[in-house]
Amino acid sequence: MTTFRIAPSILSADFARLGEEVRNVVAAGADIIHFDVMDNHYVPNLTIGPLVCHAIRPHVQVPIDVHLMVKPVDRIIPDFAKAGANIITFHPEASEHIDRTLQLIRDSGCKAGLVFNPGTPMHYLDYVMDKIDMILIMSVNPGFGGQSFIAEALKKITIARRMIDESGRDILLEVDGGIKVDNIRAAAEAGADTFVAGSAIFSQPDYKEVIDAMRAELAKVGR
Ligand SMILES: O=C(CO)[C@@H](O)[C@H](O)COP(=O)(O)O
Ligand SMILES: [Fe+2]
Repeated sequence: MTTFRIAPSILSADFARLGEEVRNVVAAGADIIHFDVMDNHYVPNLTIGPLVCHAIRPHVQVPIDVHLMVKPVDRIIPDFAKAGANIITFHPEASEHIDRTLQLIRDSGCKAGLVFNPGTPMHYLDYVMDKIDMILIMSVNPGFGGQSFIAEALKKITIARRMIDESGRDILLEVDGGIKVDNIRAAAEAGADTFVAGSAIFSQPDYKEVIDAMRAELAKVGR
């Protein structure tokens, strides 16, 4: 059976109480902390960087999954590795040299992944599968939390699942954007195993209730 992982995006957490928020969401059952980095250049929003990653690191034992929405990509990678990131993903169109960026992430001791926007073709994966630890399919356009799930992303998840299975490698397939209790099962049936959810979790008073409800949906998945 597939191991499913829930990765709350702290973009929707209360930044004034971030340490407490990450502790609470892990206590509620989160498997991974999803950390959205936006630069007001690659995407039209500005969020958090390595200093904040370093600040939350002692508060949680689970992996920190850094989603870089920045351009250029390379110069910030060592800083995130030093700050305690475990997984670093980036958007291929934001890197001049995708293979080099993947290698840089791995050389810094982190797992590496590529992120695909709703309009980004999947062929960027063709010659780098051997350096990929995660594929992240965006089901919204990047830049903001709280947007609606774009159903077309399900097709891409299916394609990515096929590519992973054919590679025979251990690669996580994450979906990010608009994931809720009522659509997480469809994403899982399409092939995703790791689910980012920001507003669905942090907008509710009881994080455990939402995560439990998501797991109950995932338990119905037949793979
Ligand atoms: O990377 C992004 C947005 O660019 C995401 O990680 C969002 O933060 C997810 O938030 P919800 O769509 O779940 O509210
Ligand atoms: Fe994200």
